[in-house]
Amino acid sequence: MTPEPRDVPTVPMTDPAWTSDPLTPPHGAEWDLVIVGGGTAGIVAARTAAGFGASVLLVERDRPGGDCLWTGCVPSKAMLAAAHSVAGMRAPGPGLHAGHVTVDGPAVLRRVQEAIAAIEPDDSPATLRRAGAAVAHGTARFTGPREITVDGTPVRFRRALLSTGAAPVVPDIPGLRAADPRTSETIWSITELPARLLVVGGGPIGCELGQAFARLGSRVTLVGSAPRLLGREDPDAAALVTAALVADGVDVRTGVALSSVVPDGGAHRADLDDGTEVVADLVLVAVGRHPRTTDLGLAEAGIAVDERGFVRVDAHLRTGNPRVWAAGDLTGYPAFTHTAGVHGTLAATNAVLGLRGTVDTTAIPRVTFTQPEVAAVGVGTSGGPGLTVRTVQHAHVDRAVADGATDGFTRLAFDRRNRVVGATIVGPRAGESLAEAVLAIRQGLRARDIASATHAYPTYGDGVWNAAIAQVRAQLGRPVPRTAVRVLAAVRRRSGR
Ligand SMILES: Cc1cc2nc3c(=O)[nH]c(=O)nc-3n(C[C@H](O)[C@H](O)[C@H](O)COP(=O)(O)OP(=O)(O)OC[C@H]3O[C@@H](n4cnc5c(N)ncnc54)[C@H](O)[C@@H]3O)c2cc1C
Ligand SMILES: NC(=O)c1ccc[n+]([C@@H]2O[C@H](COP(=O)([O-])OP(=O)(O)OC[C@H]3O[C@@H](n4cnc5c(N)ncnc54)[C@H](O)[C@@H]3O)[C@@H](O)[C@H]2O)c1
Repeated sequence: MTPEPRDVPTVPMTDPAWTSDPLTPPHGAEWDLVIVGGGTAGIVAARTAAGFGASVLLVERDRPGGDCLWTGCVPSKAMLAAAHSVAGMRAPGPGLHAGHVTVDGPAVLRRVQEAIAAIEPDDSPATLRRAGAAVAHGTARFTGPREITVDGTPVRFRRALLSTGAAPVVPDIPGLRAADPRTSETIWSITELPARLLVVGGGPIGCELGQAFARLGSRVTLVGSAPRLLGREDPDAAALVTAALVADGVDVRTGVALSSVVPDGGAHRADLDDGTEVVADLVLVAVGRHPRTTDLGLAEAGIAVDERGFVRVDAHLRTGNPRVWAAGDLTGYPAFTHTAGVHGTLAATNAVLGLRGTVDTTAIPRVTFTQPEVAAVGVGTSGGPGLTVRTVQHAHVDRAVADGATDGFTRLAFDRRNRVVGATIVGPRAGESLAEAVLAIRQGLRARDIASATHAYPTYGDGVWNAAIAQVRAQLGRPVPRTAVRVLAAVRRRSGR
């Protein structure tokens, strides 16, 4: 697998004069903190460190904002918003009829770019400078334990933070590269929706973008080599997403690998290892990501990487070089913007203040923004030793019934002490409903803590509430509590109260 090069940006920055601040710090010869990589982790770290009064230099070779802003969360969610609107218009609900729905593909793709442009100022060099950090445009490389170069110019630091992220990989499959496949980094410069799209990969990117393109009108075939889609999620959740994709017209093929790609007129013919073939106008590869840790001079700085290329960090996000910390996708922790941001703050705080704050992995949420949305946190919810799982089907959640969106469920996993330790929610606003489970896991809350809190009616929060109530009821039904409740009731009867 080879990391994919970055594409040329399609959205201009609001700050066209993207130039570097001086590479020497205002006072002294060394920066308090040099940050390599201006994605979410680097930006949040820069703001945190500058807030402590440290002299901070953030080095970014492309544009501040990173994957989330330019090629990840923002464009994918903007595209999904359009796609879900189209689906809603096509099937507005019983008794409702919409006229013929048409999609202006180029306009939708322009709107995706507008969403990026609207958010971009938050991450711009000007905003970072206002927050107190200096910003340099260039490629950084370590040349020693306390020194980097920026496009060849030496820069010295007391502490450094590495946050260069990850890039999509393109597998070495015969003919694939010649087919000029797109990845999450290069798909956004298309100006028209492809008539036929082959999506390779059944993870979050494949499912989100596969559904988005299908709903907007492309004929999508999704090929995943794993036995099912969304392999990290509860199998019941993955089954609902698969069914939704099929209903959207996606030709879902799992447990099948791509063998080769050959030109087919102006299109591409993909041969699969089950003997079938797919003809497509565009190929989108979404089979995972590789840390951007090559060509950084890590060995010169004493920073170790693991066998997959992720930077080795301890529980405080410190690398093998005691002066260098790392945060974000390049560390191998769950690759999400919220993880990158939280870890950026933690690493910057540890580096600048000399603290030993520790990474907490107990409650890192994840949301796949397909329809239905899949949200999960904590341990798996398929059951396991010492776990009790309670499921509330959304056919029994009044809000879902009222919305006509009952294809979903809320599932909580409890440990032997009745503490919430895992959750999967599938359905509308699943990501929002998940926040309660995240807090419960983080705080070690028990079923009765959630059951005793009044939840507004009718909301999707009823799913979490009723799963907790079911767990409390089941506990009350066990022999000892049941006897205690009966004795208490009998005493009250006899005393006439
Ligand atoms: C299609 C897609 C959708 C996604 N959707 C979501 C979502 O909905 N929710 C969510 O939480 N996460 C989502 N993610 C994941 C999220 O985008 C990443 O986890 C997050 O952006 C990682 O941030 P980071 O700071 O670690 O790295 P990045 O954002 O990749 O930033 C690294 C920066 O370092 C720079 N850099 C690299 N090398 C050098 C060098 N030598 N010198 C100087 N600069 C350098 C790069 O140019 C880049 O700007 C999505 C990802 C993709 C691809
Ligand atoms: N909503 C979100 O938070 C969100 C959305 C998109 C991406 N992300 C982040 O980006 C990361 C990367 O996403 P991703 O979907 O590229 O990777 P992934 O590793 O999560 O999934 C890749 C999928 O491709 C399949 N695959 C691997 N090789 C294949 C091959 N040769 N042919 C066919 N299928 C193959 C795998 O079995 C797997 O199902 C995610 O893990 C996540 O951390 C998050």
